[in-house]
Amino acid sequence: MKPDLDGECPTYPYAVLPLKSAFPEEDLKTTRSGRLSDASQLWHKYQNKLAEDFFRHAQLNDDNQISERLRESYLNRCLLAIQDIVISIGGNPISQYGMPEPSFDGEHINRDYAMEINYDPVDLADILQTDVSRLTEEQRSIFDRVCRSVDSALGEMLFVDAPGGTGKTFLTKVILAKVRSQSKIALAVASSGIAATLLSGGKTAHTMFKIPIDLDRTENPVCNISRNSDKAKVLRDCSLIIWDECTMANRKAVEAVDRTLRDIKQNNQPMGGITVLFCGDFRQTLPVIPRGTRADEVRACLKSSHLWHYIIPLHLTLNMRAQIGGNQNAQEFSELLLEIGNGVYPQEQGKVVLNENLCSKVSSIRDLISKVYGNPTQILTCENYWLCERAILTPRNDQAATINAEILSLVSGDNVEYISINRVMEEGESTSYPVEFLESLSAPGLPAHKIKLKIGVPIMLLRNLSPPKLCNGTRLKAVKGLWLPAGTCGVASGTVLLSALPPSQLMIKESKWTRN
Ligand SMILES: Nc1ncnc2c1ncn2[C@@H]1O[C@H](COP(=O)(O)OP(=O)(O)OP(=O)(O)O)[C@@H](O)[C@H]1O
Repeated sequence: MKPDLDGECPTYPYAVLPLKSAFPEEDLKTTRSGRLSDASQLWHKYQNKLAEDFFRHAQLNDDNQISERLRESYLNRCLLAIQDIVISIGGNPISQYGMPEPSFDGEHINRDYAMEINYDPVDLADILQTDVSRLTEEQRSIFDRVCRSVDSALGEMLFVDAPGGTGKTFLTKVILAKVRSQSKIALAVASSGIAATLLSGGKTAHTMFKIPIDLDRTENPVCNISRNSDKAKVLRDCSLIIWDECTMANRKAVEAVDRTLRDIKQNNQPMGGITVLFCGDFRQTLPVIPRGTRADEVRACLKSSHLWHYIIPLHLTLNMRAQIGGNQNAQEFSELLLEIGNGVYPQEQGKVVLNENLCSKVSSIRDLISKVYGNPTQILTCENYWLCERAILTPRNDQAATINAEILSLVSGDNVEYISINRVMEEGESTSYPVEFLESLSAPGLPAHKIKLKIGVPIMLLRNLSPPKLCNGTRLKAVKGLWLPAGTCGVASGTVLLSALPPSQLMIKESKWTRN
Protein backbone atom coordinates (compact mmCIF):
# COMPACT_ATOMS: atom_id res chain seq x y z
CA MET A 1 0.00 0.00 0.00
CA LYS A 2 1.09 3.48 -0.59
CA PRO A 3 2.69 4.98 2.47
CA ASP A 4 1.06 8.09 3.84
CA LEU A 5 3.34 10.47 2.03
CA ASP A 6 1.15 13.52 1.79
CA GLY A 7 -0.65 13.44 5.08
CA GLU A 8 -3.81 11.61 3.97
CA CYS A 9 -4.82 8.16 5.20
CA PRO A 10 -4.21 5.35 2.72
CA THR A 11 -7.63 4.45 1.35
CA TYR A 12 -6.87 2.91 -2.03
CA PRO A 13 -6.99 -0.86 -2.36
CA TYR A 14 -4.23 -1.03 -4.90
CA ALA A 15 -4.98 -4.67 -5.65
CA VAL A 16 -8.01 -3.41 -7.52
CA LEU A 17 -5.68 -1.61 -9.93
CA PRO A 18 -5.43 -4.54 -12.34
CA LEU A 19 -9.23 -4.61 -12.44
CA LYS A 20 -9.48 -0.91 -13.19
CA SER A 21 -10.35 -1.49 -16.83
CA ALA A 22 -13.36 -3.55 -15.67
CA PHE A 23 -15.02 -0.45 -14.24
CA PRO A 24 -16.49 2.49 -16.16
CA GLU A 25 -14.33 5.59 -15.68
CA GLU A 26 -17.19 7.58 -14.06
CA ASP A 27 -17.40 5.06 -11.20
CA LEU A 28 -13.74 5.41 -10.33
CA LYS A 29 -14.14 8.42 -8.10
CA THR A 30 -10.79 9.25 -6.67
CA THR A 31 -9.55 11.74 -4.15
CA ARG A 32 -7.23 14.59 -5.11
CA SER A 33 -4.25 12.37 -4.52
CA GLY A 34 -5.57 9.78 -6.96
CA ARG A 35 -6.91 7.28 -4.41
CA LEU A 36 -10.21 5.48 -4.75
CA SER A 37 -12.74 7.24 -2.55
CA ASP A 38 -15.41 4.55 -2.09
CA ALA A 39 -14.19 0.99 -2.58
CA SER A 40 -17.22 -0.44 -0.79
CA GLN A 41 -19.68 1.18 -3.19
CA LEU A 42 -17.62 -0.13 -6.11
CA TRP A 43 -17.79 -3.65 -4.65
CA HIS A 44 -21.57 -3.53 -4.18
CA LYS A 45 -22.12 -2.27 -7.69
CA TYR A 46 -19.79 -4.72 -9.46
CA GLN A 47 -19.71 -7.77 -7.16
CA ASN A 48 -21.51 -9.97 -9.68
CA LYS A 49 -19.06 -9.06 -12.40
CA LEU A 50 -16.05 -9.58 -10.14
CA ALA A 51 -17.34 -12.95 -8.94
CA GLU A 52 -18.19 -14.21 -12.45
CA ASP A 53 -15.47 -16.86 -12.42
CA PHE A 54 -16.66 -18.24 -9.07
CA PHE A 55 -20.26 -18.47 -10.33
CA ARG A 56 -19.10 -20.15 -13.52
CA HIS A 57 -17.30 -22.84 -11.53
CA ALA A 58 -20.38 -23.36 -9.36
CA GLN A 59 -22.60 -23.74 -12.41
CA LEU A 60 -20.13 -26.11 -14.03
CA ASN A 61 -20.00 -28.26 -10.91
CA ASP A 62 -23.68 -28.23 -9.98
CA ASP A 63 -25.05 -28.07 -13.49
CA ASN A 64 -27.96 -25.87 -12.41
CA GLN A 65 -28.88 -22.38 -11.20
CA ILE A 66 -27.07 -21.18 -8.10
CA SER A 67 -29.22 -20.75 -4.99
CA GLU A 68 -29.13 -17.47 -3.04
CA ARG A 69 -27.19 -19.15 -0.23
CA LEU A 70 -24.60 -20.47 -2.66
CA ARG A 71 -24.43 -17.09 -4.36
CA GLU A 72 -23.55 -15.44 -1.03
CA SER A 73 -20.95 -18.10 -0.42
CA TYR A 74 -19.30 -17.50 -3.82
CA LEU A 75 -19.36 -13.72 -3.30
CA ASN A 76 -17.59 -14.35 -0.02
CA ARG A 77 -14.99 -16.48 -1.80
CA CYS A 78 -14.46 -13.67 -4.26
CA LEU A 79 -13.91 -11.24 -1.38
CA LEU A 80 -11.43 -13.68 0.16
CA ALA A 81 -9.58 -13.88 -3.15
CA ILE A 82 -9.41 -10.07 -3.41
CA GLN A 83 -8.24 -9.95 0.19
CA ASP A 84 -5.44 -12.40 -0.66
CA ILE A 85 -4.20 -10.12 -3.42
CA VAL A 86 -4.46 -7.01 -1.25
CA ILE A 87 -2.59 -8.68 1.61
CA SER A 88 0.09 -9.92 -0.76
CA ILE A 89 0.66 -6.34 -1.93
CA GLY A 90 0.22 -4.28 1.19
CA GLY A 91 -0.10 -6.65 4.12
CA ASN A 92 -3.47 -5.27 5.32
CA PRO A 93 -6.97 -6.80 5.10
CA ILE A 94 -9.45 -5.18 2.70
CA SER A 95 -11.63 -3.88 5.54
CA GLN A 96 -8.90 -1.27 6.10
CA TYR A 97 -9.69 0.19 2.71
CA GLY A 98 -13.43 0.39 3.14
CA MET A 99 -14.32 -3.00 1.62
CA PRO A 100 -16.67 -5.43 3.42
CA GLU A 101 -14.89 -7.98 5.57
CA PRO A 102 -15.05 -11.54 4.17
CA SER A 103 -16.23 -14.27 6.50
CA PHE A 104 -14.08 -17.29 7.25
CA ASP A 105 -16.92 -19.30 8.88
CA GLY A 106 -17.36 -22.77 7.50
CA GLU A 107 -15.15 -21.94 4.54
CA HIS A 108 -12.06 -23.90 4.00
CA ILE A 109 -10.62 -22.61 0.81
CA ASN A 110 -7.57 -24.34 -0.48
CA ARG A 111 -6.01 -21.22 -1.96
CA ASP A 112 -3.08 -23.08 -3.47
CA TYR A 113 -5.54 -25.30 -5.29
CA ALA A 114 -7.82 -22.44 -6.32
CA MET A 115 -4.85 -20.58 -7.76
CA GLU A 116 -3.84 -23.53 -9.91
CA ILE A 117 -7.27 -24.15 -11.43
CA ASN A 118 -8.41 -20.58 -11.93
CA TYR A 119 -6.61 -19.71 -15.15
CA ASP A 120 -8.79 -17.74 -17.51
CA PRO A 121 -10.06 -20.20 -20.18
CA VAL A 122 -10.31 -17.38 -22.72
CA ASP A 123 -6.65 -16.44 -22.26
CA LEU A 124 -5.60 -20.10 -22.52
CA ALA A 125 -7.64 -20.57 -25.72
CA ASP A 126 -6.06 -17.41 -27.17
CA ILE A 127 -2.56 -18.69 -26.54
CA LEU A 128 -3.36 -22.04 -28.09
CA GLN A 129 -5.06 -20.52 -31.11
CA THR A 130 -2.23 -18.13 -31.93
CA ASP A 131 0.89 -19.98 -30.83
CA VAL A 132 0.50 -23.71 -31.44
CA SER A 133 0.65 -23.19 -35.20
CA ARG A 134 3.79 -21.03 -34.78
CA LEU A 135 5.81 -23.76 -33.06
CA THR A 136 8.88 -24.82 -35.02
CA GLU A 137 9.28 -28.48 -35.92
CA GLU A 138 11.51 -29.24 -32.91
CA GLN A 139 9.28 -27.23 -30.54
CA ARG A 140 6.22 -29.05 -31.91
CA SER A 141 7.76 -32.45 -31.37
CA ILE A 142 8.53 -31.61 -27.70
CA PHE A 143 5.01 -30.16 -27.30
CA ASP A 144 3.46 -33.40 -28.67
CA ARG A 145 5.74 -35.54 -26.53
CA VAL A 146 4.82 -33.72 -23.31
CA CYS A 147 1.09 -33.69 -24.13
CA ARG A 148 1.18 -37.43 -24.86
CA SER A 149 2.92 -38.12 -21.57
CA VAL A 150 0.34 -36.03 -19.67
CA ASP A 151 -2.69 -37.44 -21.54
CA SER A 152 -1.59 -41.04 -20.99
CA ALA A 153 -0.30 -40.33 -17.44
CA LEU A 154 3.07 -41.87 -18.37
CA GLY A 155 4.86 -40.01 -15.59
CA GLU A 156 7.95 -39.45 -17.71
CA MET A 157 10.80 -37.14 -16.78
CA LEU A 158 11.96 -35.15 -19.79
CA PHE A 159 14.83 -32.71 -20.06
CA VAL A 160 14.93 -30.02 -22.74
CA ASP A 161 18.46 -28.91 -23.42
CA ALA A 162 17.71 -25.33 -24.45
CA PRO A 163 20.50 -22.82 -25.04
CA GLY A 164 19.40 -19.19 -24.60
CA GLY A 165 17.05 -17.88 -27.29
CA THR A 166 15.88 -21.23 -28.64
CA GLY A 167 12.28 -20.54 -27.61
CA LYS A 168 12.02 -22.47 -24.34
CA THR A 169 9.87 -19.79 -22.67
CA PHE A 170 7.64 -19.62 -25.73
CA LEU A 171 7.26 -23.41 -25.78
CA THR A 172 6.57 -23.81 -22.07
CA LYS A 173 3.88 -21.11 -22.25
CA VAL A 174 2.07 -23.13 -24.95
CA ILE A 175 2.45 -26.43 -23.06
CA LEU A 176 1.14 -24.89 -19.83
CA ALA A 177 -1.83 -23.40 -21.69
CA LYS A 178 -2.64 -26.75 -23.32
CA VAL A 179 -2.60 -28.74 -20.07
CA ARG A 180 -4.45 -26.06 -18.07
CA SER A 181 -7.08 -25.71 -20.80
CA GLN A 182 -7.97 -29.37 -20.11
CA SER A 183 -8.74 -28.39 -16.47
CA LYS A 184 -5.61 -30.20 -15.33
CA ILE A 185 -3.06 -28.83 -12.92
CA ALA A 186 0.26 -27.83 -14.46
CA LEU A 187 2.79 -26.31 -12.08
CA ALA A 188 5.51 -24.00 -13.33
CA VAL A 189 8.61 -23.52 -11.22
CA ALA A 190 12.10 -22.15 -11.76
CA SER A 191 15.28 -22.25 -9.75
CA SER A 192 15.54 -18.45 -9.58
CA GLY A 193 12.92 -15.80 -8.87
CA ILE A 194 13.60 -13.88 -12.08
CA ALA A 195 13.13 -16.98 -14.27
CA ALA A 196 9.93 -17.79 -12.32
CA THR A 197 8.45 -14.41 -13.29
CA LEU A 198 8.76 -15.39 -16.98
CA LEU A 199 6.55 -18.47 -16.50
CA SER A 200 2.78 -18.15 -16.37
CA GLY A 201 1.81 -18.81 -12.74
CA GLY A 202 5.50 -19.40 -12.05
CA LYS A 203 7.01 -19.69 -8.58
CA THR A 204 10.46 -20.58 -7.36
CA ALA A 205 10.90 -24.30 -6.78
CA HIS A 206 11.73 -23.57 -3.14
CA THR A 207 8.42 -21.75 -2.60
CA MET A 208 6.30 -24.23 -4.50
CA PHE A 209 7.73 -27.39 -2.93
CA LYS A 210 8.93 -25.96 0.37
CA ILE A 211 12.38 -27.35 -0.23
CA PRO A 212 14.59 -27.08 2.87
CA ILE A 213 17.11 -24.24 2.65
CA ASP A 214 19.92 -26.17 4.25
CA LEU A 215 20.06 -29.22 2.00
CA ASP A 216 23.32 -30.47 3.45
CA ARG A 217 21.92 -30.93 6.92
CA THR A 218 20.64 -34.41 6.10
CA GLU A 219 21.71 -37.00 3.57
CA ASN A 220 18.17 -37.53 2.25
CA PRO A 221 16.24 -34.26 2.63
CA VAL A 222 12.48 -34.09 2.12
CA CYS A 223 10.22 -31.12 1.48
CA ASN A 224 8.28 -29.50 4.26
CA ILE A 225 4.83 -30.57 3.00
CA SER A 226 2.63 -32.83 5.08
CA ARG A 227 0.36 -35.39 3.42
CA ASN A 228 -2.81 -33.69 4.64
CA SER A 229 -1.88 -30.15 3.71
CA ASP A 230 -3.48 -27.99 1.03
CA LYS A 231 -0.27 -28.08 -0.95
CA ALA A 232 -0.27 -31.89 -0.89
CA LYS A 233 -3.73 -31.89 -2.47
CA VAL A 234 -2.41 -29.75 -5.32
CA LEU A 235 0.51 -32.10 -5.84
CA ARG A 236 -1.70 -35.18 -5.64
CA ASP A 237 -3.86 -33.86 -8.48
CA CYS A 238 -1.01 -32.39 -10.50
CA SER A 239 -0.52 -33.67 -14.06
CA LEU A 240 2.57 -31.78 -15.11
CA ILE A 241 5.48 -29.97 -13.51
CA ILE A 242 7.70 -27.67 -15.58
CA TRP A 243 10.98 -26.90 -13.85
CA ASP A 244 12.95 -24.17 -15.60
CA GLU A 245 16.65 -23.56 -14.97
CA CYS A 246 16.89 -27.03 -13.43
CA THR A 247 20.58 -26.95 -14.33
CA MET A 248 21.08 -24.39 -11.54
CA ALA A 249 19.24 -26.49 -8.96
CA ASN A 250 21.13 -28.56 -6.43
CA ARG A 251 20.42 -32.22 -7.19
CA LYS A 252 19.47 -32.66 -3.54
CA ALA A 253 16.59 -30.19 -4.08
CA VAL A 254 15.24 -32.26 -6.98
CA GLU A 255 15.74 -35.47 -5.00
CA ALA A 256 13.85 -33.93 -2.04
CA VAL A 257 10.93 -33.15 -4.35
CA ASP A 258 11.09 -36.70 -5.75
CA ARG A 259 10.95 -38.24 -2.26
CA THR A 260 8.10 -35.97 -1.23
CA LEU A 261 6.02 -36.65 -4.33
CA ARG A 262 6.46 -40.43 -4.01
CA ASP A 263 5.25 -40.15 -0.44
CA ILE A 264 2.31 -37.83 -1.11
CA LYS A 265 1.15 -39.78 -4.16
CA GLN A 266 1.94 -43.15 -2.58
CA ASN A 267 3.54 -44.05 -5.87
CA ASN A 268 7.11 -45.27 -6.12
CA GLN A 269 7.67 -44.10 -9.68
CA PRO A 270 10.13 -41.19 -10.06
CA MET A 271 8.39 -37.95 -9.07
CA GLY A 272 5.43 -39.98 -7.87
CA GLY A 273 4.40 -40.64 -11.47
CA ILE A 274 3.89 -36.99 -12.41
CA THR A 275 5.18 -35.97 -15.83
CA VAL A 276 8.04 -33.52 -15.28
CA LEU A 277 9.59 -31.34 -17.95
CA PHE A 278 12.99 -30.03 -16.86
CA CYS A 279 14.46 -27.19 -18.91
CA GLY A 280 17.88 -25.65 -18.81
CA ASP A 281 21.34 -25.45 -20.25
CA PHE A 282 24.30 -27.10 -18.53
CA ARG A 283 26.60 -24.69 -20.40
CA GLN A 284 25.30 -21.91 -18.17
CA THR A 285 25.58 -21.47 -14.40
CA LEU A 286 25.63 -24.70 -12.37
CA PRO A 287 24.46 -24.88 -8.73
CA VAL A 288 26.30 -22.34 -6.61
CA ILE A 289 28.26 -23.97 -3.80
CA PRO A 290 29.69 -21.34 -1.43
CA ARG A 291 33.46 -21.57 -1.55
CA GLY A 292 33.07 -24.83 -3.50
CA THR A 293 35.34 -26.09 -6.27
CA ARG A 294 34.32 -26.87 -9.84
CA ALA A 295 34.13 -30.55 -8.82
CA ASP A 296 31.71 -29.66 -5.98
CA GLU A 297 29.45 -27.88 -8.48
CA VAL A 298 29.47 -30.82 -10.85
CA ARG A 299 28.71 -33.19 -7.97
CA ALA A 300 25.77 -30.99 -6.93
CA CYS A 301 24.16 -30.77 -10.36
CA LEU A 302 21.22 -32.80 -11.63
CA LYS A 303 23.38 -34.89 -13.95
CA SER A 304 25.06 -36.39 -10.88
CA SER A 305 21.74 -37.49 -9.40
CA HIS A 306 20.47 -41.06 -9.52
CA LEU A 307 17.33 -39.52 -11.09
CA TRP A 308 19.27 -38.51 -14.19
CA HIS A 309 19.16 -42.14 -15.43
CA TYR A 310 15.39 -41.89 -15.75
CA ILE A 311 15.43 -38.57 -17.60
CA ILE A 312 14.80 -38.51 -21.36
CA PRO A 313 16.86 -35.79 -23.08
CA LEU A 314 15.29 -33.62 -25.79
CA HIS A 315 16.88 -30.72 -27.65
CA LEU A 316 16.08 -27.25 -28.92
CA THR A 317 18.78 -26.07 -31.29
CA LEU A 318 17.37 -23.33 -33.53
CA ASN A 319 18.09 -19.92 -32.07
CA MET A 320 14.77 -18.13 -32.49
CA ARG A 321 16.03 -14.82 -31.14
CA ALA A 322 18.63 -14.61 -33.91
CA GLN A 323 16.21 -16.08 -36.46
CA ILE A 324 13.44 -13.58 -35.80
CA GLY A 325 15.67 -10.52 -35.57
CA GLY A 326 17.43 -11.51 -38.83
CA ASN A 327 20.56 -10.03 -37.28
CA GLN A 328 23.76 -11.71 -38.47
CA ASN A 329 25.65 -10.60 -35.35
CA ALA A 330 22.99 -12.15 -33.11
CA GLN A 331 23.43 -15.46 -34.93
CA GLU A 332 27.21 -15.27 -34.63
CA PHE A 333 26.92 -14.32 -30.95
CA SER A 334 24.64 -17.26 -30.19
CA GLU A 335 27.08 -19.65 -31.92
CA LEU A 336 29.96 -18.16 -29.96
CA LEU A 337 28.09 -18.67 -26.67
CA LEU A 338 27.56 -22.31 -27.60
CA GLU A 339 31.24 -22.77 -28.39
CA ILE A 340 32.27 -21.18 -25.08
CA GLY A 341 29.71 -23.33 -23.24
CA ASN A 342 30.95 -26.47 -24.97
CA GLY A 343 34.53 -25.56 -24.06
CA VAL A 344 35.74 -25.49 -27.68
CA TYR A 345 36.30 -21.72 -28.10
CA PRO A 346 40.01 -20.84 -27.98
CA GLN A 347 41.20 -19.13 -24.82
CA GLU A 348 44.16 -16.86 -24.18
CA GLN A 349 45.53 -17.23 -20.65
CA GLY A 350 42.18 -18.43 -19.39
CA LYS A 351 40.27 -15.58 -21.08
CA VAL A 352 38.14 -15.55 -24.20
CA VAL A 353 38.78 -12.79 -26.73
CA LEU A 354 35.69 -11.55 -28.54
CA ASN A 355 35.65 -10.43 -32.15
CA GLU A 356 35.49 -6.65 -32.59
CA ASN A 357 32.23 -6.92 -34.57
CA LEU A 358 30.48 -8.45 -31.55
CA CYS A 359 31.49 -5.88 -28.98
CA SER A 360 32.95 -2.44 -28.36
CA LYS A 361 36.07 -2.23 -26.27
CA VAL A 362 36.41 0.53 -23.68
CA SER A 363 39.44 1.71 -21.79
CA SER A 364 37.92 2.92 -18.52
CA ILE A 365 34.84 2.61 -16.32
CA ARG A 366 33.77 6.11 -17.33
CA ASP A 367 33.93 5.11 -21.03
CA LEU A 368 31.86 2.04 -20.24
CA ILE A 369 29.23 4.16 -18.49
CA SER A 370 28.95 6.60 -21.35
CA LYS A 371 28.78 3.72 -23.88
CA VAL A 372 25.84 2.19 -22.01
CA TYR A 373 24.01 5.23 -20.64
CA GLY A 374 25.24 8.04 -22.91
CA ASN A 375 25.11 11.10 -20.73
CA PRO A 376 24.26 9.66 -17.28
CA THR A 377 22.21 12.74 -16.36
CA GLN A 378 19.50 11.48 -18.73
CA ILE A 379 18.93 8.56 -16.33
CA LEU A 380 16.92 11.01 -14.25
CA THR A 381 14.41 11.85 -16.96
CA CYS A 382 14.46 8.76 -19.17
CA GLU A 383 11.48 6.48 -19.75
CA ASN A 384 11.50 3.15 -17.92
CA TYR A 385 11.72 1.14 -21.15
CA TRP A 386 15.00 2.93 -22.01
CA LEU A 387 16.41 1.86 -18.67
CA CYS A 388 15.10 -1.69 -19.10
CA GLU A 389 17.12 -2.03 -22.30
CA ARG A 390 20.51 -1.39 -20.67
CA ALA A 391 22.53 -2.63 -17.74
CA ILE A 392 26.15 -3.05 -16.76
CA LEU A 393 26.93 -6.54 -15.53
CA THR A 394 29.94 -7.47 -13.48
CA PRO A 395 30.77 -10.71 -11.66
CA ARG A 396 32.05 -9.18 -8.42
CA ASN A 397 30.40 -7.01 -5.77
CA ASP A 398 33.45 -4.76 -5.32
CA GLN A 399 33.46 -3.95 -9.05
CA ALA A 400 29.71 -3.22 -8.88
CA ALA A 401 30.33 -0.84 -5.96
CA THR A 402 33.01 1.04 -7.94
CA ILE A 403 30.75 1.39 -11.00
CA ASN A 404 27.78 2.46 -8.85
CA ALA A 405 29.86 5.14 -7.12
CA GLU A 406 31.07 6.46 -10.48
CA ILE A 407 27.55 6.66 -11.93
CA LEU A 408 26.23 8.36 -8.78
CA SER A 409 28.96 10.97 -9.01
CA LEU A 410 27.92 11.77 -12.60
CA VAL A 411 24.19 12.10 -11.86
CA SER A 412 22.99 15.39 -10.43
CA GLY A 413 21.08 15.55 -7.13
CA ASP A 414 21.81 14.98 -3.49
CA ASN A 415 23.13 11.69 -2.20
CA VAL A 416 21.00 10.06 0.46
CA GLU A 417 22.97 7.66 2.60
CA TYR A 418 21.51 4.56 4.25
CA ILE A 419 23.41 2.79 6.95
CA SER A 420 22.62 -0.67 8.23
CA ILE A 421 22.30 -1.43 11.93
CA ASN A 422 25.76 -2.20 13.20
CA ARG A 423 25.10 -3.73 16.61
CA VAL A 424 25.18 -7.37 17.64
CA MET A 425 21.94 -8.81 19.01
CA GLU A 426 23.47 -9.97 22.29
CA GLU A 427 25.03 -7.02 24.07
CA GLY A 428 27.52 -9.25 25.85
CA GLU A 429 29.09 -10.11 22.49
CA SER A 430 29.85 -6.52 21.51
CA THR A 431 33.49 -6.81 22.58
CA SER A 432 34.00 -9.81 20.27
CA TYR A 433 32.30 -8.06 17.38
CA PRO A 434 33.48 -4.43 17.22
CA VAL A 435 31.46 -1.95 15.16
CA GLU A 436 34.23 -1.65 12.55
CA PHE A 437 34.14 -5.39 11.98
CA LEU A 438 30.34 -5.45 11.60
CA GLU A 439 30.46 -2.55 9.15
CA SER A 440 33.04 -4.29 7.02
CA LEU A 441 30.89 -7.38 6.45
CA SER A 442 29.59 -7.91 2.96
CA ALA A 443 26.99 -10.65 3.02
CA PRO A 444 25.80 -12.33 -0.17
CA GLY A 445 22.35 -11.08 -1.12
CA LEU A 446 22.46 -8.09 1.21
CA PRO A 447 23.51 -4.50 0.57
CA ALA A 448 26.76 -3.20 2.02
CA HIS A 449 26.70 -1.41 5.37
CA LYS A 450 26.48 1.96 3.66
CA ILE A 451 24.54 2.56 0.46
CA LYS A 452 24.09 5.85 -1.33
CA LEU A 453 21.12 6.63 -3.56
CA LYS A 454 19.85 9.53 -5.60
CA ILE A 455 16.38 10.14 -6.97
CA GLY A 456 16.05 8.59 -10.41
CA VAL A 457 18.92 6.12 -10.25
CA PRO A 458 18.26 2.45 -11.02
CA ILE A 459 18.55 -0.01 -8.14
CA MET A 460 18.63 -3.79 -8.18
CA LEU A 461 16.70 -5.53 -5.44
CA LEU A 462 18.90 -8.08 -3.71
CA ARG A 463 16.32 -9.66 -1.40
CA ASN A 464 12.85 -10.84 -2.26
CA LEU A 465 10.95 -9.06 0.45
CA SER A 466 7.66 -9.44 -1.34
CA PRO A 467 7.68 -12.37 -3.76
CA PRO A 468 6.62 -13.10 -6.43
CA LYS A 469 6.41 -9.57 -7.84
CA LEU A 470 9.49 -8.24 -6.16
CA CYS A 471 11.89 -11.12 -6.49
CA ASN A 472 15.68 -10.99 -6.31
CA GLY A 473 17.08 -9.13 -9.27
CA THR A 474 14.01 -6.94 -9.93
CA ARG A 475 15.23 -3.58 -11.15
CA LEU A 476 13.75 -0.59 -9.39
CA LYS A 477 14.07 3.13 -9.72
CA ALA A 478 14.10 5.49 -6.77
CA VAL A 479 11.25 7.85 -7.62
CA LYS A 480 10.62 9.75 -4.45
CA GLY A 481 10.67 9.67 -0.69
CA LEU A 482 14.31 8.76 -0.22
CA TRP A 483 14.02 9.95 3.37
CA LEU A 484 11.78 6.97 4.19
CA PRO A 485 13.33 3.92 5.86
CA ALA A 486 14.08 2.31 2.52
CA GLY A 487 12.72 4.66 -0.08
CA THR A 488 9.76 4.55 -2.40
CA CYS A 489 10.44 2.84 -5.65
CA GLY A 490 8.94 2.21 -9.04
CA VAL A 491 9.48 -1.07 -10.86
CA ALA A 492 11.59 -0.29 -13.91
CA SER A 493 9.37 -2.34 -16.20
CA GLY A 494 6.76 0.37 -16.01
CA THR A 495 4.31 -0.52 -13.25
CA VAL A 496 4.56 1.98 -10.46
CA LEU A 497 4.76 0.17 -7.20
CA LEU A 498 3.60 2.33 -4.33
CA SER A 499 5.21 0.51 -1.53
CA ALA A 500 7.59 1.26 1.26
CA LEU A 501 9.87 -1.68 1.93
CA PRO A 502 9.48 -2.86 5.51
CA PRO A 503 12.46 -2.94 7.83
CA SER A 504 13.52 -6.58 8.07
CA GLN A 505 15.35 -8.65 10.56
CA LEU A 506 17.65 -10.98 8.71
CA MET A 507 19.95 -13.53 10.21
CA ILE A 508 22.91 -14.88 8.35
CA LYS A 509 24.66 -18.07 9.31
CA GLU A 510 28.15 -17.84 7.87
CA SER A 511 30.95 -19.64 9.60
CA LYS A 512 33.52 -17.33 8.00
CA TRP A 513 32.20 -14.51 10.20
CA THR A 514 32.53 -16.35 13.44
CA ARG A 515 35.30 -14.70 15.43
CA ASN A 516 37.42 -16.66 17.83
N1 LIG B 1 7.94 -20.60 -32.65
C1 LIG B 1 8.13 -19.31 -32.47
N2 LIG B 1 7.49 -18.43 -33.25
C2 LIG B 1 7.68 -17.11 -33.09
N3 LIG B 1 8.51 -16.57 -32.20
C3 LIG B 1 9.17 -17.40 -31.38
C4 LIG B 1 9.02 -18.81 -31.47
N4 LIG B 1 9.81 -19.36 -30.53
C5 LIG B 1 10.40 -18.36 -29.88
N5 LIG B 1 10.03 -17.18 -30.39
C6 LIG B 1 10.50 -15.85 -29.97
O1 LIG B 1 11.93 -15.92 -29.92
C7 LIG B 1 12.41 -15.13 -28.84
C8 LIG B 1 13.24 -16.01 -27.90
O2 LIG B 1 12.38 -17.01 -27.35
P1 LIG B 1 12.34 -17.34 -25.80
O3 LIG B 1 12.41 -16.12 -24.98
O4 LIG B 1 11.20 -18.27 -25.61
O5 LIG B 1 13.71 -18.12 -25.71
P2 LIG B 1 14.40 -18.75 -24.42
O6 LIG B 1 14.97 -20.04 -24.86
O7 LIG B 1 13.46 -18.77 -23.29
O8 LIG B 1 15.56 -17.69 -24.18
P3 LIG B 1 16.34 -17.37 -22.81
O9 LIG B 1 16.75 -18.67 -22.23
O10 LIG B 1 17.49 -16.53 -23.27
O11 LIG B 1 15.37 -16.63 -21.95
C9 LIG B 1 11.19 -14.53 -28.15
O12 LIG B 1 11.00 -13.25 -28.68
C10 LIG B 1 10.06 -15.46 -28.59
O13 LIG B 1 8.81 -14.79 -28.63
